[in-house]
Amino acid sequence: KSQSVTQNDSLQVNILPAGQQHSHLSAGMYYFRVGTKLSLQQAILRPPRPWVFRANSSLHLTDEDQYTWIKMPLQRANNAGEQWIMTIDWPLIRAIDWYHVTGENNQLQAQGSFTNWQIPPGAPDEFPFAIELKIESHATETLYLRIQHSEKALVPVTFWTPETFASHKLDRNWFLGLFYGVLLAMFAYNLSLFAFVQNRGFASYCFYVLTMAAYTSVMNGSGVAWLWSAMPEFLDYAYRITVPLAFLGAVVFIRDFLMLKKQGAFFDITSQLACAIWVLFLLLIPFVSPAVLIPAIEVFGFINCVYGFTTSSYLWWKRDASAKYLTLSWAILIFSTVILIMGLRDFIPYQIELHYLQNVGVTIEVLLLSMALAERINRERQMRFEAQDMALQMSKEASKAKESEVSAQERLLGIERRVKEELSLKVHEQTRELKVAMQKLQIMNKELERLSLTDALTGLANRRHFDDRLADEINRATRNETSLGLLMLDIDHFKQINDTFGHPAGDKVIQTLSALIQRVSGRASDLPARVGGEEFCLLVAGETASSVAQLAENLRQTAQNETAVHENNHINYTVSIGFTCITPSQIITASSLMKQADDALYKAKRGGRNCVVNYALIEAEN
Ligand SMILES: Nc1nc2c(ncn2[C@@H]2O[C@H](COP(=O)(O)OP(=O)(O)OP(=O)(O)O)[C@@H](O)[C@H]2O)c(=O)[nH]1
Repeated sequence: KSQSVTQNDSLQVNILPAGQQHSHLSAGMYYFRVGTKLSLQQAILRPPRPWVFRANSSLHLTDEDQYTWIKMPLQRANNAGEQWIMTIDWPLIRAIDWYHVTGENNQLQAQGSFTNWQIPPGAPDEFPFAIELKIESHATETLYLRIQHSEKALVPVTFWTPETFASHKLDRNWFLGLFYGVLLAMFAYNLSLFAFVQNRGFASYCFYVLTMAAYTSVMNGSGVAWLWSAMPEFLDYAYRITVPLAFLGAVVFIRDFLMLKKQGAFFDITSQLACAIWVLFLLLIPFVSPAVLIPAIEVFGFINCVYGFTTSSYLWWKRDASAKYLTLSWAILIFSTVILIMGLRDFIPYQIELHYLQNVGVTIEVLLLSMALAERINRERQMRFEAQDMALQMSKEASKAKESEVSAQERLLGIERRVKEELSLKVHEQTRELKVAMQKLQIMNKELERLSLTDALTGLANRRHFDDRLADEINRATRNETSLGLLMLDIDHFKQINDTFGHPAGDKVIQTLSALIQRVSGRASDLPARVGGEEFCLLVAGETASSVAQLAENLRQTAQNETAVHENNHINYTVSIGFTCITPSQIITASSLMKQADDALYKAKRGGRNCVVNYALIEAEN
């Protein structure tokens, strides 16, 4: 905007133009600072410090002096109206006393004051601070302001005609209504999401939105206008409270939203440190003067912005989708805030719209972040679904594998069972076969034993068997003290029989004699045996010597009277018999007993055959 500056005693005069929506100071203002509360006259005539000229619409008050006097020479353009409304668009001013003076004598035209943020009843606006001016003449008139600031004061000045101011108020109220409507909607929406989803991100978002709402309502004046004009104690500290709070909200939200806890120790610790520092600033408010605390807050706020922005950009670079949204939304907010500060600090021409730019930045940020949060939750949910799907798939495959394993096991068990059955069947069969074989073997063994003990031709006991039994019988007779008789028989001239009738006929004679011995002896206890070719023995237990002699004689006579029949040949034969008997008291070996019988037989042969000889006779002879 190019506005002319009128020279009047080298005084810089601001022209109030015609036909404009609103205007700012075209020339600038004069000011001085002072520790004591001077009156208007004192300020006009003898200022303790010289007036300093500042060629700008906005004055930035930074030092500790309690009062600042401002002088604004004003002149109405030719076709401009008389009625004007001047606004100072900065709510952090505790009190303003204003004086409208005209003419050479500094005649007081009008005056008013705002004390302790209170908006007087007749003021043209409920927002701080609007002053109604009536510029009657076209000569230079002067507006004096005595300002008592609180924490951080700027004096951005704007002039309005009554009509433009009315529409500005309407626009502003719409804008702020919309702004807080969006904030409230986002707050309520995310709070309900937090209630349902229980995700921390939503809660920290809500906290952040609340702190942003508090900060903006302090800075745009709506707080004073609508909420806390009755709380001057709070307004004394509003900037120092809401700025660290808003940064704390931002850091808490970033920490949760970007999950800095999981992004490594550096991010975890630095974000926690940032939170701690902001809490520390809040705790220091009662103890540290604003002249020290506010610059510290602003420096750390700048560091925090750089930190948050680089962290977010870095994570975006590392392909974190949430970080992308955060970086963009923070970029918008930081950009709008930087523009506002530049306007207030004179780097760019001051415009009242700059105030709203920051609110627009906040709105976009809040909307973007809410979307990002929803997107992140959705992304996480999708990931959870995918993970669940995968888990389901895996559990299906696992159960399939389990099933096949079970069926394989069952098959294996079946095979094992069959094998076992077959095996036990085979074992059973083999056992049975074995038993049969064993039985056969036993039978065979018995037969073999019998055969080994029996003479094949006659069926009588053979020599071996007879020898075994003879020893036993001697022992028994000795033990039982019974008598035992032994007969020895031999066919007479058997060679001749063989020679005459043939060998088989000889065999027949042997068989016939065998049968005869069995028949005649006839007692189970007797043991007949074939002990040589044509030689037989007969053991008789428990008989007297005379009974044995009688038996021998019976045998001899029967043989003599009998014939053996072979192929129509009736063969006569005789036997010689020697016998011996032992009494119970006698102790004798088997061989001696046999010898005795043999000796007796020998004697019978020698005595002419077909006779019986008792060994006792031989003994008696000796
Ligand atoms: N047929 C037949 N002959 C046999 C058997 N064992 C032995 N001999 C025969 O029996 C005869 C026995 O003859 P010797 O011992 O000499 O006596 P002997 O002719 O009987 O005359 P003495 O005994 O003196 O009366 C031999 O010729 C043998 O060959 C046999 O099992 N069967």
